[in-house]
Amino acid sequence: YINYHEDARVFMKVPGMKDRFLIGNALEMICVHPDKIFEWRTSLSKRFNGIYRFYTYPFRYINIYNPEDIEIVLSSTKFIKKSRLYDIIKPWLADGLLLSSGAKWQQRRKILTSAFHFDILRQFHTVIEENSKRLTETLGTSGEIVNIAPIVTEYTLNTICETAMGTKLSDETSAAAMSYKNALHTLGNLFIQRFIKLYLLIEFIYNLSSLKIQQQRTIDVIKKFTTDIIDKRKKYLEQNVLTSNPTKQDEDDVYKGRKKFAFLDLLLTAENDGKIDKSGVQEEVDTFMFGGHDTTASGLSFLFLLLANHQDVQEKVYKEIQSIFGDSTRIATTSDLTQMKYLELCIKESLRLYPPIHFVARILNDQIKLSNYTIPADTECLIHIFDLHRREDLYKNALTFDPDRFLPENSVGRHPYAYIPFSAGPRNCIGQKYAMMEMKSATSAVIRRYKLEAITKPEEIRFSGDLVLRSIDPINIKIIKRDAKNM
Ligand code: HEM
Repeated sequence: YINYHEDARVFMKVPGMKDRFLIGNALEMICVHPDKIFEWRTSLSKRFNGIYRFYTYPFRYINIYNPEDIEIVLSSTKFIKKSRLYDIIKPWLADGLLLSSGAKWQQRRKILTSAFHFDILRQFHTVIEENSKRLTETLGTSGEIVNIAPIVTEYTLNTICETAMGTKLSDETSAAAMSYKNALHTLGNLFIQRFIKLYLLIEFIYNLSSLKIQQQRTIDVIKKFTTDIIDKRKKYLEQNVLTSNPTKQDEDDVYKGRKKFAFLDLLLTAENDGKIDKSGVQEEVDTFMFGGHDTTASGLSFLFLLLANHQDVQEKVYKEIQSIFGDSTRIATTSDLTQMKYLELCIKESLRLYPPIHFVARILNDQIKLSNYTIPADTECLIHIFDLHRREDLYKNALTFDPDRFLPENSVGRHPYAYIPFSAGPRNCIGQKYAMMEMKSATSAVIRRYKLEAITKPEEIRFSGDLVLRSIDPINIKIIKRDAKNM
């Protein structure tokens, strides 16, 4: 029945690995070492052509990495429900914007979209620039070899706390921030283990495992940090009166002079107005704290790796920055950032080769045709952004870092779903403009003051199969101070 009922027979027509009676492809997956899971998965994409199936009773997975099929799934308002694979992170992110669906998702998306309005981003800009300057001051001493990933993670975490959450991390909170970052990595590893050992996807088996206890302890650490941030801001606002039309501003407020509510204040006003409850605020803060810092940290780590390994490109970025600032040591304005066109091409190309969210997944709640195959309802659909972005038929010399690919004249005729680092359609990334601003600000601040030299080579990178694209090993870069006047 498992292998031969109607849905299974239809599904088996999609190309895929040889099936084993009852267990499908589970054995292949279970045998992979956690450090090799990413490599193993991408090797499957090379074996097939844009679509393949994976079957482990009771779960059916369709894997796609061609723009035509991806457009069908992502552009539809029918397939906005997230895959059951994400249930693994439900105890952490609960029903926040990333995981929720239906009316709840729609209502929250509407409320939270205004938290990333252009006016808000403009007001965040100075805070982001100040953090970028601090990043350059703490990067290291000239000639030092640094592992860039933890440094940029600290930067993006500070930035999201200070902008969206209105809380500056102090010396006393930095230990908690460190535990938070470590806990996120532990959670990522637990996610991989549960993903590989497919029997652990069955809730009651997982509940009996030691991983469950470890997961709960890790989530407790994460939530302690985010709860403290909410409480701190709540207390501040209670003392400084939160109204739905803020005109009077407090001098101590990190949002000095702001006219619109930023993320956490918006949620707390919604709570005051009875539009969201306490647990709703918590799940959104957990979601945005994670989505708002881990992704951009991954993006920046790989961008710095590429710039260090491509001196010609780095030099062009530096020249562009110099043409904007000359000898001035002033911080960048929003209009300066807009002028950094070549840097923008570099960021785009880096997000193509190293998309921080390397896959997204949906549940197909209706039968659908993909690449001329019928996919039965109730199939999990995995969209592999990493594999899509490295297709040779979409990007000539796909593994070469070439920012000019994104020049308007070189982008003519490219399928709109061939490049989706921020996903696309109704459930695209709500923070993409914020992310681009932050990445531009950090990179321009660093390149303005330092020359980066390659230690780690891109071909040495071993990726972890976590939710966010990470390197298993350090990404080492040598930093050399440029002219002292830019410091
Ligand atoms: C380079 C940085 C970033 C990348 C590559 C990225 C990528 C993505 C992708 C691919 C999705 C779709 C996920 C899915 O369908 O499962 C997504 C959704 C989301 N992102 Fe981002 N993101 C970035 C930065 C940010 C930032 C800075 C924030 C918040 C400040 C953010 C908040 C979110 C949220 C809340 C969602 C869920 C949206 C929804 O389902 O309505 N992201 N992001």
